[in-house]
Amino acid sequence: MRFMNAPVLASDALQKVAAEAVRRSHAVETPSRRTLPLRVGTRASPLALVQTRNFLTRLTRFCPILRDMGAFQEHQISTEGDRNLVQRLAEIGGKGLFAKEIHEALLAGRIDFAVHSLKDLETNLPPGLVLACTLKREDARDTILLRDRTVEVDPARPYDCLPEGALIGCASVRRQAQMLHVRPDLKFCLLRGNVQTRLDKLRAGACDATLLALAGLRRLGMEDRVDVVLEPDQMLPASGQGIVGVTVRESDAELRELLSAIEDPEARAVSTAERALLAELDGSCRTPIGGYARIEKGILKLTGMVASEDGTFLLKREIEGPPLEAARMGTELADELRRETPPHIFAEITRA
Ligand SMILES: NCc1[nH]cc(CCC(=O)O)c1CC(=O)O
Repeated sequence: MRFMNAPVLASDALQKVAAEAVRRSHAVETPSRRTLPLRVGTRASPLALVQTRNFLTRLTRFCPILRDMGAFQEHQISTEGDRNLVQRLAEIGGKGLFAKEIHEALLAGRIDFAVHSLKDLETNLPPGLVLACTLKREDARDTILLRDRTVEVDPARPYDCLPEGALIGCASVRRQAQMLHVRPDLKFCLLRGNVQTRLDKLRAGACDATLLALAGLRRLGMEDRVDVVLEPDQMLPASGQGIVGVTVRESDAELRELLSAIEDPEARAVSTAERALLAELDGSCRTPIGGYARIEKGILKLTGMVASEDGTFLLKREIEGPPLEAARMGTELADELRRETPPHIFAEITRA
């Protein structure tokens, strides 16, 4: 792709980047001449914008000349997931909704790459797109934010701080199921919108507490709003939570090369395991499913969870092995969870 009035230097800059990328890895694709700016697609929420800018910073640290040239153009894209704040994601069609318009822009060549929260990115990407890069994971844990911040919290029994019958504002069936499993008395109402909107609603009394990912709050500089951080054994995170991923066209060898040079291998391994698990169980977010992997002393440990929405059924299993076998482990663990889950649970949760 070349435009008449695009800067001539531009293609040279990218060639340098790609050459560096090639040196660091072992791929041998010769970079084609192309023009800048590189157009990066992102959602327009404050969190998405912070993540996108952090990513561009990471990229320009790898290749400073890109920054000097003003090599990026940000394209903010509004998605169905941003517009429809009334219904639960599960009801309006799941994860794909945060990315459909962005995928279309990428496939049509209106943007060159796109930055996503991996948690919101469906496991089956449209043909022609690939996940080219996974960035270092921010904290994967979930948190509780209370309306009444004066109550005592015992970290070992984090749910005890909620009063009998408390109303939890929460749009995630995964979080709801895990809380109900421990505290069947809790009530749930829908609380959607971006982080700031949810916090405003909480303060206004729409509910007694809400749950949010620590990663997002930290990136937004709002970590001090957190009352309780939940350990993964108290609230298993969602697949990909805390990881930012970058999609590109499969055919764009040059950008894929560049992006793979800056990816975090550990984030790649854990997200591969978590996403393989999710893909095998159910790609939508209609099902309460959790998946969380970490690498300890070179061994990848993956925990998976399936539950019923009301929390009466909740099953967790673990698998461990070499990080190179992340995908196989995800699939295997999913098969095990499925085998041990009463069929009516899946029948229930896959009904439209
Ligand atoms: N579904 C919205 C969403 N997508 C990613 C994050 C948080 C950041 C992350 O997980 O990387 C959030 C908000 C939340 O769940 O609190």
